[in-house]
Amino acid sequence: MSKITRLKSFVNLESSAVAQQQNLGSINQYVLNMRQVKVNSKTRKNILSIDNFAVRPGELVAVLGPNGAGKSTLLRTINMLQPYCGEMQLFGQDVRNANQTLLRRRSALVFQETLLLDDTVFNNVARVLQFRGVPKHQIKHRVYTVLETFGCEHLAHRQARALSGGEGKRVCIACGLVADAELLLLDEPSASLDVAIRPQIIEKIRQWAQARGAAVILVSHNFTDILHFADRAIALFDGCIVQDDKLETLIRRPANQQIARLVGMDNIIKCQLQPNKHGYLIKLANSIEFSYFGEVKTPITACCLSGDAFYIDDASYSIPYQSGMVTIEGRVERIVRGIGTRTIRVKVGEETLTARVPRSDISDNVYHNAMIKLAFNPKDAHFV
Ligand SMILES: Nc1ncnc2c1ncn2[C@@H]1O[C@H](COP(=O)(O)OP(=O)(O)OP(=O)(O)O)[C@@H](O)[C@H]1O
Repeated sequence: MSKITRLKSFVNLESSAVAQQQNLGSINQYVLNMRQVKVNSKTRKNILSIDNFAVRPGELVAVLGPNGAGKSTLLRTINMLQPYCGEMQLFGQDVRNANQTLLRRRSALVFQETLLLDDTVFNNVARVLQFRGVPKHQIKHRVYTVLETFGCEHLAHRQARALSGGEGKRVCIACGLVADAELLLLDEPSASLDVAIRPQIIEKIRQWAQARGAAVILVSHNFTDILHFADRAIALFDGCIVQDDKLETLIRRPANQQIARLVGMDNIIKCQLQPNKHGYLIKLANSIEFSYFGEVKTPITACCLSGDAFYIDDASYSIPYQSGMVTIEGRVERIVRGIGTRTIRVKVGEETLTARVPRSDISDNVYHNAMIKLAFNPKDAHFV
């Protein structure tokens, strides 16, 4: 696909009938609704295989998945740049029967790669508005507003080809957002941005979208971005949505071990369970046993425990009493300093557990090779 063709995904040449189509869209419940959508190539089947995926106006959805899971293909399909079979509605209209140029004008895709025309930064951003028929007198103000928001007004008269990777990325974000699209598709928007500016840019995208009621589908490998950004997340593996949940649920209650690894679950411990009178007896690989009274969807093979589920029983901080707490003894292998927290790796039997605790909860008694006591509430365990 040529650079120009791709750029046309967020700019296009028709200007009439936009208002009419926008009015039609405003009564729709979903900005996107996909059913049984499949993407195949000559050489590969099911690059994407989506049973059901719908997004409401204003929703902020993150897409997680390992390399090659189909995340970019999903965004390209939604942006009508990818042939597919199945049913897809955008703004309540069946994509196959609608004017795709007009539909595409209501969404914007920021590509993983920096795609800018060989012109000044100002002209790159302005062209998005010109192609959408925005009156000339509004263009300058809107271009400078978006450039200023993303910290690149000083680049306005620079040639796009002379920008650094991070500058180029910010200008691409400005190009994607300037037209106030109702659906923003962002493919790794923070890649190549420096660590200091990354959270600000992600937050500004979120504010920009929320102020305009735009829905956003954000693809990112950066978990911090996702935590700051999204309310809902989908996990994509081999082209399929394996979990679609509130972000908090996906992090705390991942549907399987693959997702638990993807979201950085600190402890995924092999386990067996035996039903007993009141619930289950859980036997972890490191010989820890505890009773669990919640529901478990069998079969299960592992117990997930987030690092922040642990308490440290230390001279400076004793474990608050909670009925059924499980206490474990182990040897400290490593202490990693973080801002306000400590990550402590503790060898218990054959397993090493990872606990994340506030810095104030541990004293000098916790040091390399020290024997310490850890505790967790079985309610915080999750089984996959
Ligand atoms: N036209 C095609 N023909 C064959 N395979 C393809 C085609 N397009 C994409 N793929 C394959 O489909 C898979 C999904 O690609 P995609 O770029 O969507 O992954 P991704 O999740 O965005 O990956 P990453 O995180 O690395 O960016 C990859 O294995 C890719 O090689």
